[in-house]
Amino acid sequence: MALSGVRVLELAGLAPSPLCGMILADFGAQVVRVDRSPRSAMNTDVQGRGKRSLALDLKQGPGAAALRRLCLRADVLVEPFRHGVMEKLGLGPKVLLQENPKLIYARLTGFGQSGRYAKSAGHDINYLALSGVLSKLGRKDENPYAPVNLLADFAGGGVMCAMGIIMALYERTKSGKGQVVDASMVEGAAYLSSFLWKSQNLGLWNRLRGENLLDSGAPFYETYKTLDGKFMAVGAIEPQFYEQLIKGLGLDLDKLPSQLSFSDWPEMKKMFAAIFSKKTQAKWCRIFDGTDACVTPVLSLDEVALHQHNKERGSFIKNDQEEISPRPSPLLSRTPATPSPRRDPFIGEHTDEILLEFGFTKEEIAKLHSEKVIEFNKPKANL
Ligand SMILES: C[C@H](CCC[C@@H](C)[C@H]1CC[C@H]2[C@@H]3[C@H](O)C[C@@H]4C[C@H](O)CC[C@]4(C)[C@H]3C[C@H](O)[C@]12C)C(=O)SCCNC(=O)CCNC(=O)[C@H](O)C(C)(C)COP(=O)(O)OP(=O)(O)OC[C@H]1O[C@@H](n2cnc3c(N)ncnc32)[C@H](O)[C@@H]1OP(=O)(O)O
Repeated sequence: MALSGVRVLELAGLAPSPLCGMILADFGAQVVRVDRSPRSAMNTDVQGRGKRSLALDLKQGPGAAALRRLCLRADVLVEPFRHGVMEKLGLGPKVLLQENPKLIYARLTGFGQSGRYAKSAGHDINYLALSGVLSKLGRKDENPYAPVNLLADFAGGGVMCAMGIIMALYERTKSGKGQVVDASMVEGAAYLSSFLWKSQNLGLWNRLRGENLLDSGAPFYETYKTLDGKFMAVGAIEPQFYEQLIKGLGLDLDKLPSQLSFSDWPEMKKMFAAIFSKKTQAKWCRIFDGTDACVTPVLSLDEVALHQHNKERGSFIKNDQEEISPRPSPLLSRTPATPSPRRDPFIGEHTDEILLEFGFTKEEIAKLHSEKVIEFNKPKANL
């Protein structure tokens, strides 16, 4: 796999850093999640695929010292705390990079490592708000609306951070040096929205929120409810595709206002909505499948793996527990990701084997255990 041989230490975090670690693990990196004691912490990582867990108390001197030792043999450290937490533990980048100049020290935060908010708490919605993106999301005459926590946490956070790590790993093959990756979710989300910035001169966003081409203003870029309470997604932007949409809806193009007549959009939407409500989702699929009308069913998470197209590509996978999840993306032709089929690790499940692998002796491990710096948490055998 593309990242095999890369050793990653991921300090346990809420949502973005687990995704970052899972991407690296899916593509072959050996990812160790460093957890707090199972007695003091719940496992918040639902993206633990392919990772192993080491339970280590970083607040105790020997615990912080153990992490420093682990970092000597690691390629990447991912830390998800607000600025200053790692420094307070004596584990800041100055210390760790001095000890291992090849280390890639990735800091995945909301507000970044500097600026007045660097030490403030926050979540996806706050980062999205500060990036400017949130102001663009939402329907006409409604408050801005954050689409789950996908944009800042995952796209602008977890994925951008993984990209920064991979770029730093590539650069290290030339310089032999590590570096700090300062991944701010505000900036990640803003960067992700570059199209919004760069397309402003095209007049795409001149109107109020929810009245523009791609923000639910246009009748041909919208979702519509079907007879059976499901939905269809319509994305017929270009005139030749719009023409096919109109044909599929049973309308006559010559009798309709022009596609880009903004003032007619609200009425056109009502008309499209009334038509879509007359047939079931399956019927609409039969009408539009195989055309270029850019109309697709809105599938639930229960339905996606069963959809013929997704089945043909194997876009969803099952693990040992029969849980379905998306296959890692993108697909690399020679060295595709091979996601682990095993269940996610329990906190502390692999503590001893990881420490042994990183050069700790059995005696050192026993001492750390007796001092309650580390914890073992082997699942009981299922007899
Ligand atoms: C909208 C999202 C968040 C959604 C998350 C939800 C999906 C999940 C949240 C709760 C989960 C549920 C829950 O856990 C219960 C169940 C558990 C079960 O296993 C699964 C089902 C659950 C229902 C579970 C389900 C879901 O997983 C949940 C509902 C986001 O936006 S996430 C993005 C948040 N922002 C960031 O990550 C940016 C950077 N980080 C921060 O800004 C802060 O970390 C943050 C997030 C504001 C939290 O602040 P906090 O004060 O708590 O932490 P920090 O200041 O960073 O400091 C960390 C302290 O911890 C110490 N520490 C760390 N590691 C160790 C260690 N190994 N040993 C000892 N100590 C450690 C560290 O030293 C710091 O201590 P100090 O405070 O003393 O400095």
